Amino acid sequence: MSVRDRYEMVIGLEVHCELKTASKIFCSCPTAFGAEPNTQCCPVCTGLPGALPVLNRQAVAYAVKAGLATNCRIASHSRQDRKNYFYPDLPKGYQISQFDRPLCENGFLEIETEAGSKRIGITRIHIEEDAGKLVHIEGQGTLVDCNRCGVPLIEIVSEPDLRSAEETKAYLRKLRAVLLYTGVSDCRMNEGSMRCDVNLSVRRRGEETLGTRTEMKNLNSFQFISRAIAFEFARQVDALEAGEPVVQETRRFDQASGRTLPMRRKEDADDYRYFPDPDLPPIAVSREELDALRGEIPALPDERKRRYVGRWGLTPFAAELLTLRREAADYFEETAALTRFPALAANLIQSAAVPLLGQDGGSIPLPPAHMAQIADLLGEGGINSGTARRLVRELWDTGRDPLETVRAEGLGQLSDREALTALAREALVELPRAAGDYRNGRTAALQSLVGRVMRKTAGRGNPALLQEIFRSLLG
Ligand SMILES: Nc1ncnc2c1ncn2[C@@H]1O[C@H](COP(=O)(O)OP(=O)(O)OP(=O)(O)O)[C@@H](O)[C@H]1O
Ligand SMILES: [Mg+2]
Ligand SMILES: [Mg+2]
Repeated sequence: MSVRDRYEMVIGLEVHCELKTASKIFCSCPTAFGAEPNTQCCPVCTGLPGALPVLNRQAVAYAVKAGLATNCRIASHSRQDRKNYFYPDLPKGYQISQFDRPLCENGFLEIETEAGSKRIGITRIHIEEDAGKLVHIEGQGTLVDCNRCGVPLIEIVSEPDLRSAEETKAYLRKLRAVLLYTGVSDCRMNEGSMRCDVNLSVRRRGEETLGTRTEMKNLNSFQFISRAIAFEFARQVDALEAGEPVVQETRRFDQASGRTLPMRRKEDADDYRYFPDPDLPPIAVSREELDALRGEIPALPDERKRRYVGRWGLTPFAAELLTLRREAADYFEETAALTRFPALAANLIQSAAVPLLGQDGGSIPLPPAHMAQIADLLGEGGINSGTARRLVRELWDTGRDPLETVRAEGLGQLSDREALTALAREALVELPRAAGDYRNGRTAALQSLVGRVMRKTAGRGNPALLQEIFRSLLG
């Protein structure tokens, strides 16, 4: 056991999501992404003296929906506060946010990893305005683009309940799915409409009290999140082991070196001199309004997940993956009604179809009836799983019939024991090292032997039968 294994990491996330309103939170400027710099701003969002904010009610409605979808309690009265700090992308000198009376509190999300399911607490969700953007131009200096000033955001703050990069990513995927289902945000990490700050501390395993956290700001891809967490965990453990304290501070992740570097000592809430914004009344949400918004929330991933496990025998993990994308889940439901092997169909959709959709999703062009046929062929042993995935890829948007394709192209699974045994004997002669390895107890060597016969059969061999044949030949 290495020194680092004696520590555990503790992670809490702050996630900022832009709400999908057409106009900004306190003025009527548009929120469209990618416009010419400084063409979507006015005296209100750039904070000119005398300009007065008026709250966009749609932002509240979206934030309430986000709160309901994450099991939060919604405050009937909440307040908007000024968070004062100086930064060149914040022309007002303060950000309108919510401090001690946020709109939503005390929620949770259920995540699913291969280790099982776990509840992650959501401390609060509050609304606030976004800041502008600084554009650094090599050799010329820094320019300010105010188009983003005043775009409505929710900040979703989790409890420090996460214990690994795996859990962190599962939580972010789940949060993104829930917000997409609910239709309140695009959640595009690459366009900055979903941004994640990772707070991380370490402590010796078994200890109760939390260590000192550092905050890594604006990690905008899953890959950076994993790398930043791994680096920061090791850095903090090494510091403690060397007898140095961890300092509470904001750090940034440097992609090139894979390191986290200090940005600034963490301000305390005191430093922001929060106080209620005198230009804005408290936000009231009536019971009727709450009920109406609740009625607009569709069946969420967890509800579907439970159905898939109960009705179609999927594992919770497989069901979780499928329900993360609404189009994939809808597609699965149509397919499941047409096949005798829904669990196989689920696996095919997840492993072969979803990756072909890419980042932004969209719908699967292969008709559900064809997906169902492929799953049936696979379940009955007519084709093997490699062929099944290949059919999904090759028939994708062609409209061709799977059964006929298998017949016409001779893709049927080879399950003739005698023929396969002959090929297996050849493989043993060709790969004496693998055969020796297997006999010496390295069972993984079986894979390369099976793989060799697969190549001989153009991918059509029956892998389970081949394993059995090799086992008996190598007895
Ligand atoms: N010891 C700790 N280790 C890891 N995470 C922690 C620890 N203490 C708090 N956290 C997490 O840090 C986050 C704190 O976010 P919060 O928005 O409340 O405050 P902040 O970061 O001080 O404020 P700001 O919004 O100005 O960045 C939460 O997600 C919380 O779970
Ligand atoms: Mg925060
Ligand atoms: Mg923070």
